[in-house]
Amino acid sequence: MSVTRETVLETLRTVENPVGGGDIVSSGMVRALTVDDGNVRFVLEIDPARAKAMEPARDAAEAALKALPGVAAVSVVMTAHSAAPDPPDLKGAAKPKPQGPEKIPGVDRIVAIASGKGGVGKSTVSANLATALAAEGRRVGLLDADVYGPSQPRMLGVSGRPASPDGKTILPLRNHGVTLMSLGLMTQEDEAVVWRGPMLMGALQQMLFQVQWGALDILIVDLPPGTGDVQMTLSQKAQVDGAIVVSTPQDIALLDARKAIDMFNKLGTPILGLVENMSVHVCSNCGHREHTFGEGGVTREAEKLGVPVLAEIPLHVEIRTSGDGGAPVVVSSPTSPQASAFRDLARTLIAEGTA
Ligand SMILES: Nc1ncnc2c1ncn2[C@@H]1O[C@H](COP(=O)(O)OP(=O)(O)OP(=O)(O)O)[C@@H](O)[C@H]1O
Repeated sequence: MSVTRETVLETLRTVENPVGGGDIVSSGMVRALTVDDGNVRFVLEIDPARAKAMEPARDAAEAALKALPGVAAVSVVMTAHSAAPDPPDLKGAAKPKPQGPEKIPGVDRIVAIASGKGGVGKSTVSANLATALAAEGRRVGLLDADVYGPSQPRMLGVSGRPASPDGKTILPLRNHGVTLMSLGLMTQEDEAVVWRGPMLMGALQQMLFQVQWGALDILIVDLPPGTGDVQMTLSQKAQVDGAIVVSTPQDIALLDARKAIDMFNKLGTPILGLVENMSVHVCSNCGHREHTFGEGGVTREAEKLGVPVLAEIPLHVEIRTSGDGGAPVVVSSPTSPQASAFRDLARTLIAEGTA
């Protein structure tokens, strides 16, 4: 039996907050917790000045969770909840300027893909949207900023470390017509990714401004799930033209999606709309369609929030297998109905002038 979210929270409540007293859950530091089949992931949101003092708490949380029956793996990411210091620059790189959001030279627009919780298919939507836009002739970049488990290299079938011939700029990789850069390409394969706040913010900034994106019509940013630091840093550093929030029809996912929408409203980032993923299950044998998680929930919620539903993506095994195999369904099976859902999304965004 895998561990439950309640047990995880209960265990985390036994870990003291060494900098403010109380425990780490009641002090509100535990964010974006996902418990999925024994895999526990969360963010510890900390004051960067206290990072060192927080390390024992992080280690204690990790150890306590690992000792629980039904826990397969634990991943804790510490992020800063206030502005991060300058990044550890590549040698000779220009110091980032302290002013507000900037445009990335050569990049026409930036669209962020977000979700309130993990596992709703944000990376799948990002990869398929990127390849679908490329198929429509758009010049597309994809920045994988998912700190928990960067998945775009696998989804787009890209491996190897990006080169930096001049030590100042990073050359991105390219496949299926998409220019890709990912935090996952900066780390060794299978290396546990434990980003510290300042390091993470530095890496994100480098990826935005030191990668040679070339001339792009659109840069899609695949954000980590939840409403944390990466989202804020992105909006503070770069001019984000719009955000798409991915949600599944389950109520809980919707509640989380609402939080993501609130966050973008606060950051002043326009919400382009919601994408409902896994909206209807399509049987791969007989094509029978079933609304496993109920029907109409996302549409109703979107109406209440005053944002459009941009696409309804079916739950189909080929969407998963193709993503795992390094060629998103838009590339591997471009004329299938499951690819059409993504291609229609791409065409909608182009028609609206947002992609
Ligand atoms: N429409 C779909 N049909 C079938 N499988 C899907 C669909 N969307 C996503 N999946 C599968 O669900 C799993 C989670 O998707 P994905 O990694 O895209 O989610 P995510 O929201 O980016 O997760 P996280 O941010 O937590 O990494 C993957 O195995 C993916 O292949």
